[in-house]
Amino acid sequence: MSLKEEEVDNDKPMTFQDSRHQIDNNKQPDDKRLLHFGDAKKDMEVESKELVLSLQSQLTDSYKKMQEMEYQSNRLKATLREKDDKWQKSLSRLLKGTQDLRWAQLDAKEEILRLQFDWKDQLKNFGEELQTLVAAASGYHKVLAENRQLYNEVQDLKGNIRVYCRVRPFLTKDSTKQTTIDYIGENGELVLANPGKPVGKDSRRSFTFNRCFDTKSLQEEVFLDTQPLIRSVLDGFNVCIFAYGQTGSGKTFTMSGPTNMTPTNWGVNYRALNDLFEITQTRVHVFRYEIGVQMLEIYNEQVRDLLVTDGSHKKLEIRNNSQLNGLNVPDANIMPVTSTDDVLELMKLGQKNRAVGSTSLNDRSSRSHSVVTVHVQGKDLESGSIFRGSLHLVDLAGSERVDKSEVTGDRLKEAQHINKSLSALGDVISALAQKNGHVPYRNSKLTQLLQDSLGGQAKTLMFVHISPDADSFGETMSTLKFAERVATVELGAARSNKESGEIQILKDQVYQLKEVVAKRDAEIAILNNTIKEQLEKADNIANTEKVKGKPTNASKPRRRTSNEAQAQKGRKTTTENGNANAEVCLISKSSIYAQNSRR
Ligand SMILES: Nc1ncnc2c1ncn2[C@@H]1O[C@H](COP(=O)(O)OP(=O)(O)OP(=O)(O)O)[C@@H](O)[C@H]1O
Repeated sequence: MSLKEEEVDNDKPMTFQDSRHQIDNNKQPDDKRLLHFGDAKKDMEVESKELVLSLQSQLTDSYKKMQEMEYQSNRLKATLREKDDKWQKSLSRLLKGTQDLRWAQLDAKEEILRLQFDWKDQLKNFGEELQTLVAAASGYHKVLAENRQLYNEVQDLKGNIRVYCRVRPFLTKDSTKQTTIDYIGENGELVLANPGKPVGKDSRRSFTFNRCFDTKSLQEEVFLDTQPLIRSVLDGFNVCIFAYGQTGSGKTFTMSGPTNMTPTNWGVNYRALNDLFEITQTRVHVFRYEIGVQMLEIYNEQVRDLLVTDGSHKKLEIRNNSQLNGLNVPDANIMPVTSTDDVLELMKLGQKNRAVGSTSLNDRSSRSHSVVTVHVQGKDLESGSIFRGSLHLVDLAGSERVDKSEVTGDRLKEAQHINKSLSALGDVISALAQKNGHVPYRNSKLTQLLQDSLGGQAKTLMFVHISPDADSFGETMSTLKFAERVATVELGAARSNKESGEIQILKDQVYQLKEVVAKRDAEIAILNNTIKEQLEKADNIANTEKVKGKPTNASKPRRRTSNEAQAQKGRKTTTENGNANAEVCLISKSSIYAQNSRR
């Protein structure tokens, strides 16, 4: 190290080697050495002291540092210990939690097992109870069905008009509306709620009919309940099913089906005919049946044939059918049908004819009554007995009372006719319900047409249709009240139009004899006229001779010849049998069924 460097480093504490080095460097000749030895020694001592001091200071610093470090280390240890404690604690808590969880899991498992066991037990009991209930329910339904059958038999015996009520579901456009139907029971109970009076005496009104179909009832269900009635047509009974209710309440839906028809939503008309065809097939070896269909419309009090193919609008007359083989409207076409396809074709033709003169079919259907009549003639192949049954399927015009001030022109006329015919129906029902001697059938074409079904020995069923809509409450109430009145009407026990083979043969002979007699009567009438003319001629000649003064044979009182006497007698017979010609007419009409069937 250079001196300069040494000087620069003076501040640094001198090490032992530095001092040795200095000593070595300071080595001088002996005399000088001795001289300076003491100084050097002193210096060295100073240096040593300084060195010691410096070392001591370093030592003190180191010690301090060491203490500092020890302190830091202790603090670190303490923190670590603290953390360790905390960790230990959370670990033990975690362990405890896990342990608890495990216990809870075990408990839960045990509980689940116990519950499973209990459930199994309960399920078993429930199953057993359910089986008992199912058995009871099937018994209940059986009893219910038996009750209904018995009730129907009683009805048959009493001859009450049966009334089935059907509630139309809300249409999609008004599905959020409030309903007026509070309750529908299994035994035909229906409770109507008054939306204007939610509480109080008049808030509810209950009705009971033979059956009530709720909004979910299917076409098939509705038909099944009607089927036995319809089938009795094949045994020679007259059956009438009519659909009553305000416009849009579902009459056409029940009787025919919706517009987009498929076999699943076919109405009563199609199902009835289909069923009749099926049964005739199963009885083919025992009976021979002929089925014919008429389709009529009563519009503005005029009866129209809906099965015309030439577009004619002939006005038809309704007759008393006692001598017309069950034909109320003998001039209307009767189309023979043997299959459902035939029926579908006819219905299409009928609908097409019904739509004539109307802007929309639905308009027209609301404003006219349509009547599909199924005529069935059966022959018992063994005994030769003949049955004649007819089934009227009537879709009435909407029953709402139209306020006359609201409509004018054609609509007013239509409304008046609908009101007239429906109130005539109401009057007939009232007269029948009160067992009046006089029943005013002749007040409308509708009641005239249904006379046999309403007053004869027919089986009659009315489907009363209602809408659940709160806006229709008034109409619904009056419809149900009308239906309630209809249900009280007793028609007397239904009777089959069955004639034994012998009676039928005798009747045929009587018809033939009557025809012969009628022919003879006509011939005699002609003869009488001829004789009368000749007698008058002879009298004239005699008178002329008398005037001339010649006595003639003619002036003497003349004895009548046997021919003249016969002619006179013939004249009398014709007068006595005043209706003879009319009878000829009726008798020839009696074969119209056969003629039409052949057509
Ligand atoms: N039970 C039902 N289920 C489903 N839709 C129905 C039901 N009854 C009626 N409808 C529907 O309600 C609407 C009105 O029914 P429908 O035409 O049968 O009434 P209506 O009483 O015959 O009317 P109108 O007096 O005008 O002839 C139709 O769209 C029909 O499809």
